Amino acid sequence: MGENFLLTNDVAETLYHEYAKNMPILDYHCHLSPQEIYENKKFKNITEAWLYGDHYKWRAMRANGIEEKYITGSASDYDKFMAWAKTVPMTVGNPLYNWTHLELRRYFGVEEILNEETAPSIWETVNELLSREEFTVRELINKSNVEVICTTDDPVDELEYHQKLREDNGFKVKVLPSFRPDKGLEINRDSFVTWVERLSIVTGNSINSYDEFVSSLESRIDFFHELGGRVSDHAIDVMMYAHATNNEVDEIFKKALNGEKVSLEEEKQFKTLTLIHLGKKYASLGWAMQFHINAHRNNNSRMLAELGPDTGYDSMNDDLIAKPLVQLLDALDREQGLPKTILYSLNPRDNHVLASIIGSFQGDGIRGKIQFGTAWWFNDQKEGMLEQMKALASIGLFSQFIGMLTDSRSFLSYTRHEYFRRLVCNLIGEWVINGEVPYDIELLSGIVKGISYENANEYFQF
Ligand SMILES: O=C(O)[C@@H](O)[C@H](O)[C@H](O)C(=O)CO
Repeated sequence: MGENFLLTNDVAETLYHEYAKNMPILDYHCHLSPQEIYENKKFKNITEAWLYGDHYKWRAMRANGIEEKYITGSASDYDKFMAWAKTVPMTVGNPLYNWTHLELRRYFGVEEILNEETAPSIWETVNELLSREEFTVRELINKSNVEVICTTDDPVDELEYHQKLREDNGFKVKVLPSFRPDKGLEINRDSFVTWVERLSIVTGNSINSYDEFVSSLESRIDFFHELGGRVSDHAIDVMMYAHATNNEVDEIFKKALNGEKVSLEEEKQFKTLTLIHLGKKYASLGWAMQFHINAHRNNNSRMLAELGPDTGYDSMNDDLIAKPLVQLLDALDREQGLPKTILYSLNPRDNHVLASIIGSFQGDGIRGKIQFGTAWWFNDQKEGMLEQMKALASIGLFSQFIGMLTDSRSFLSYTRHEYFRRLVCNLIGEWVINGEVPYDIELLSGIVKGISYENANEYFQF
């Protein structure tokens, strides 16, 4: 993992070291806590920074036979760190191995391999550094050359800390809310009615009809916009489409408000029309809309009951997505309401499907208006990233790609952008070495800078 880590030719080395490496980071999708940023949290140790919320590591530890006590349970932070150190050598081939050592090197200057033998000294070294003021979360963000962070926020969230951060002139990084209305779309969840009641409270609106529901959601989008929000995000685990009129969905909505479950067809109609209303609102404000499709969440019901969601028990789904996705995008486009859109599927089998679909809806003079989003979750590793980039390059325009995001809950994950940029530069370098692409350094450096930062900066207009 020296300076030319992942770079296998001199073109790649030039592109990375001279053009990609020092570009700022726009992290347009992550799960960091705005409160921890505002309060400028200082981690008490590397276990809190690394293991308190990272279900990627939790999955690896479970697969390595570590007892849950040492993962999310009652063990001491030191014992949890030792359990992780025991697991790391076993992650060879998984990006966790590279990310772990990139983070140790880039943030803490530790170049040793982490294992049970080196763990005690690394524990001491890293924790001493974390105790210093220059290792608070704001300093970790500044050290990573981050310009913008888009957190993931519920529409009913008061965005207290985003407001406080806007007023805090001591921190130059923009921390912006992303509108994640999943709980308002899941009409058959037991929590739906309570969520609608919360929406009514935060908007001050009575919500007794579908129209009132939609206008309340739109008022929250305006609120997010006032605080700099320019991105929405939807976990669309099952891509669905069913045409319906407002009157038809009004009846479905009122049925749900009365505590009744709606049919699958009615759920599809409600979700379809609501996404159309939201998409049109996003478009009117110049926002980008993200669809995270085909996740299979909370597979282990026993552990869901014990630990809750986002704890490492999810997987890829294998539903067919093309037809309903195209129907939804077309419905929005027909009404001139299709916003800038970023499409991700958790199943790489969909890579070429998405790379081809985006070409059906480009336009309005917006470069890369419709994006095939970067390799997501189980796919944000070398093979997954390369497969996504090759599919996009083969069918769409790689040059218009808005590139990487961390999608992380850890303040140490910004090295994923370095990992990604190295792969981008090496891929282009290989094309040059193979004679597929001219060694036009002006052209290629422009593409590298675009994918690393400039495309996203132009796309989002934060
Ligand atoms: O945004 C999502 O739903 C997923 O990214 C999910 O949060 C997952 O836990 C994750 O962070 C994958 O990187």
